[in-house]
Amino acid sequence: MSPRLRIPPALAGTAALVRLLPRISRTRAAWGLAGLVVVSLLPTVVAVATGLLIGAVPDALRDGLSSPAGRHLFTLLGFTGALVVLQQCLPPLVSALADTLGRDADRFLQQEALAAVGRPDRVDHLSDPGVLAALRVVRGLGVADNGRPSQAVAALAYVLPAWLRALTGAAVLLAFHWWLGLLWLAAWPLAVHFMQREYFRVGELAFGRSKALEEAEYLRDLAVTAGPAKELRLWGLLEWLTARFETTWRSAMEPVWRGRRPRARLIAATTGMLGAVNLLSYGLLAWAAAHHHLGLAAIAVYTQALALANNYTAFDDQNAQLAFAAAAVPHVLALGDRAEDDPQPGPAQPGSARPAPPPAEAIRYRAVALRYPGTDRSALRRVDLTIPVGRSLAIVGDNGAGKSSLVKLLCGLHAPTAGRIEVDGRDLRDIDPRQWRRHVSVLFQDFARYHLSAADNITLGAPHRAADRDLMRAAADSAGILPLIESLPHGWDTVLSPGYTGGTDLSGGQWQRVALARALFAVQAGARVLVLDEPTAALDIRAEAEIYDRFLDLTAGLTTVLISHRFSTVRRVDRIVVLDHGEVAEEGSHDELMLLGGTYARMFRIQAERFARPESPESPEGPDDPGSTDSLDGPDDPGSPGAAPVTVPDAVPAGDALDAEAPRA
Ligand SMILES: Nc1ncnc2c1ncn2[C@@H]1O[C@H](COP(=O)(O)OP(=O)(O)OP(=O)(O)O)[C@@H](O)[C@H]1O
Repeated sequence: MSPRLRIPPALAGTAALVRLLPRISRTRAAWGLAGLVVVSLLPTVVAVATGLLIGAVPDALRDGLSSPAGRHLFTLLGFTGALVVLQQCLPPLVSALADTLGRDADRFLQQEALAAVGRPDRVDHLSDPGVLAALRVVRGLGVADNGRPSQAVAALAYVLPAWLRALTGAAVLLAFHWWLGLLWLAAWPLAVHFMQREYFRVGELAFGRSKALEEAEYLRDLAVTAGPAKELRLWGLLEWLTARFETTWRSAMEPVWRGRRPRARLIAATTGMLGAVNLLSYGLLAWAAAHHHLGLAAIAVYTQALALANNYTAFDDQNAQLAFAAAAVPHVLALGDRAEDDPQPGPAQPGSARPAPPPAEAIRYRAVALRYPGTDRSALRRVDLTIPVGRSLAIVGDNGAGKSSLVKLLCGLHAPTAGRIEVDGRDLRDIDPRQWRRHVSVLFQDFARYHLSAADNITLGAPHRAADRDLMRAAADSAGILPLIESLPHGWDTVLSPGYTGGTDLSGGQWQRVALARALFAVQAGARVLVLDEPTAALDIRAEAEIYDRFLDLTAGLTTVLISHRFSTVRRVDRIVVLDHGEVAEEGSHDELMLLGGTYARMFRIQAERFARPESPESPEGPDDPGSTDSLDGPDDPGSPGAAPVTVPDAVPAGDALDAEAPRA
């Protein structure tokens, strides 16, 4: 095996950046490189030409300007003049090209990051600190010490010519004294190496601290974000926030600042070394001139070569910027590897995914356990559960019992850390997740609020059917949001964000209906498994009753998993599972669980009693309500737009009378 050239870590970022540029645009990178080389070499060529020009003056003056020596002088003069003009014009062009390439690099890395982070089927990598740190760089944190990759490209366009210029200057000095040339050829690269290593070290320190810096930035942004701005004013938190920002930022930056201190010593040592080499060089030049060992032209050339050799920038901001900003490039490029799903535990082999027909028989959890990455607590311990196809299952339990985790596993967003989920006897891990998800529609508890049009917000549930406007309207109608959308200023095209011209925000409950419509749109587009995680948590009691009243219609023929704290609805499903600390504590129909007299029966009765108390604020009917089955609809009711009269026979369950109702067949 041939040994590969090992790039020192300090230069790995710059090397990765240089390798990246042709991937972005071969043509621009080639022009940029050619421009840089010419810009770098020009000063040396000008120096030599100027030396020759000076050297040609005495002969031309002696023989006359029309003599061959005079014509030679004019030729040299024209040549040097042209070079000087080129020296003025080329650098701005090269730096404009570098700016464009830099912007391209930012965009390219953002696309790479987006693809890398979006590619894995699961979402575990989104809590990986390394992935998050690289993503923060891609987003270009304002308070971080790491620059954007575009800054590294701009710095490279400045630093690289300076390095090359100095190298050519040193190469010219070889002709004066070969060992002096070699000394220069070694001295500056050493200085650059040490300084780049130092900047890189501090850059890495800042990269590692970006989590803390992000916290500082989060605090800063709180003050200027609409949501928290209300509470900040109400509770007079601005002062507190400013002080907290200051402390967090300082504590995040302190190690970085401390890390910079050794730099002063390094700079002193390197400049000392370079000072000695300079002293020696100028001394030798003066001695050679004094003893007539050098002609006028040679003295002019070597003096300029020395000036160029000194141009070997190592200590300025551009060098620091290059190291800081380029240091992040390998991290971003490695996102793809880092974000890959971990090999899945258990018997299933990665890469063995097979097509997924819709489930036909049952979904089974077999001794399923889950521990989220980076935690040492099990969200699910050992869950055994069967969900027959075409039936409904409700999951109830205390906060943190593991209900949402159960459905996240069903969606393949995480893999069980032990046990397996089977679909018609096939391990879910063996099934192509993208195909499987076509069969599953979910309303998550923390559903997304897309700052897109109302139409997009609903059709994103099944983008391949986005053009089907009837389907979209039907989904909105089922979720009870159709009249509201049609009354928006731009109807379906209204952007659901007040930040856009003509856009609007919705109330929490209206947003929830939009999210429900999205889930129902996916169902109408063909999904056969419907998961509803607290689908009515933000709805008023009337809207909730309306949705639940239609629950059986909405879920007819589907395999439905419902997570809810509303027992009036939970009781309607075929089977109910009580989760407790990540384990199935009870399982059965409503009647069976009531007969059992355990946790479910206790929770059910507590809620029934609270609803039944006429003075209870949770009673939809209020203190004067005579019974539990009154109609809640009314002609002016904005909460139930266009819906049929809604009754809530189960919203006020009370004791044994409710137990007598038959569960859904
Ligand atoms: N992404 C995550 N990373 C780490 N721990 C998590 C994550 N999501 C949930 N947990 C933890 O897993 C446990 C179960 O959470 P889960 O959301 O499944 O509970 P839940 O029963 O749905 O609760 P709730 O009724 O409050 O919605 C909790 O202890 C929670 O802190």
